[in-house]
Order: sequence, then C-alpha cells, then structure tokens
Amino acid sequence: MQADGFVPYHERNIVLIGFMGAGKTTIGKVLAAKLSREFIDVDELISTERGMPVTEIFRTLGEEAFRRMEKEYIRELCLQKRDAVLSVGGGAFLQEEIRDLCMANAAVFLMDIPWEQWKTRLPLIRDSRPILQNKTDEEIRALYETRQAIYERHHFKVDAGSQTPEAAAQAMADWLNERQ
Ligand SMILES: Nc1ncnc2c1ncn2[C@@H]1O[C@H](COP(=O)(O)OP(=O)(O)O)[C@@H](O)[C@H]1O
Ligand SMILES: O=C(O)C1=C[C@@H](OP(=O)(O)O)[C@@H](O)[C@H](O)C1
Ligand SMILES: [Mg+2]
Repeated sequence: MQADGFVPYHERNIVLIGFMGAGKTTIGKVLAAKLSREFIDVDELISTERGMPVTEIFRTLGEEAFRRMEKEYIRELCLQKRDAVLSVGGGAFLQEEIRDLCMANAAVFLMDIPWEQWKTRLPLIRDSRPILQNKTDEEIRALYETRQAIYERHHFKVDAGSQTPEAAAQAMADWLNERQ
C-alpha cells in the first residue's frame, strides 16, 4: 500500500469483465497461469457450491436469486483474496455494489469484443447461457448494446475479439508490469 492508501494494481485481485462469450473464462485461465496466480471463475464456483449449473439456478431459483449469490461471492472474494484472477459473469457489473467493490479493490480488465466478431461466438455459447434463451438475434444485439454501458467502468480494456487468449493475457500482464 502507498502512503496515500492506494493499493497498486499488481497487488490487487484481477477481475475480468465483459459480455458473455468475450472470453473471460478462457483468457482468465491463461492469465492466471502466466502470473502464477489462483484462477477462480465465479460462475463455476457458484455452480460447484450450489450443486447445479448456472442454467439450473436460473431455471429453478430465478435470475434474482442468482444475482444475490453473485454479489455475495464477489464481495467475499474481493475482501478475502489479494492475488487471484477472478472471471465474473457478464451480468455481474449490472449491480452497482459489485462495480464499486471491484473498482476499489481489484484491477478490472474489460474483455472487449466488437459485435461483428462477437456474432461468430454466438453458436459456441447459445445453449449454455440462460440469458440468451428464447431471444431473437435482434434482441441479443440490443442486449449487447445496452450492456456496453455497465462495462465502461474498468481500469484497462483488452481486445478480446481479434487476439488469441495468449495475446490478450500478455497485454494485461504487460499493463501490470508497467505499473510496478
Ligand atoms: N480470443 C479468442 N479467440 C477465439 N475464440 C475464443 C477466444 N476467447 C474465447 N473464445 C471461445 O469463445 C467461447 C466463449 O468463451 P468463454 O471464455 O466461455 O467466454 P466468457 O467467459 O466471457 O463467457 C469459448 O468457446 C471459447 O473457446
Ligand atoms: O451476462 C449474464 O447475465 C450472464 C453471464 C454468464 O457468464 P459469462 O459471461 O461467463 O457467459 C453467467 O454469469 C450467467 O449466465 C449470466
Ligand atoms: Mg465465463
């Protein structure tokens, strides 16, 4: 910690944010290995601890219940961990408290992907994301556009559309190194 109380970014947890399918889970694993840090995917943690996949939590308990769990887990992780790489769900930053917690306690990296590139990911994730079920392509596009506002709060933006996961992870590692 510095004299003014500011905790340097390389001493904080890393939180990866961005739209579904941007590559948070994939890139997060690569980044954690590169930095020799623990990797935690918050969706996977919730599924494991609740004993059911996220789709099942949405179906049986509803989105509101999932959002409450998401907030509790992220709050605990932000307060208990210091050197983990956390991949949070694409909807986590809908909650102001999560945005504030992460911005104050972590280095927040946005996995940014333009719509034209994101469209090619849709077939890969369509069946496994409850938020995408029963939505037309137009509705998904509208969701993509409205979600961009919540991703404006970040410390560093990474091109996750045209780069490999390795290159995206390296860009984040370089950013942190430059700030040591
Ligand atoms: N940089 C990339 N280039 C190409 N495909 C990618 C890239 N990053 C992720 N993917 C693929 O996109 C899909 C969604 O990735 P995932 O990491 O689950 O995204 P998120 O966690 O942001 O929802 C997966 O099939 C993954 O293999
Ligand atoms: O954007 C969202 O609202 C969601 C994104 C998902 O995570 P990914 O961003 O890893 O797909 C998962 O948390 C849940 O299905 C809700
Ligand atoms: Mg994910």
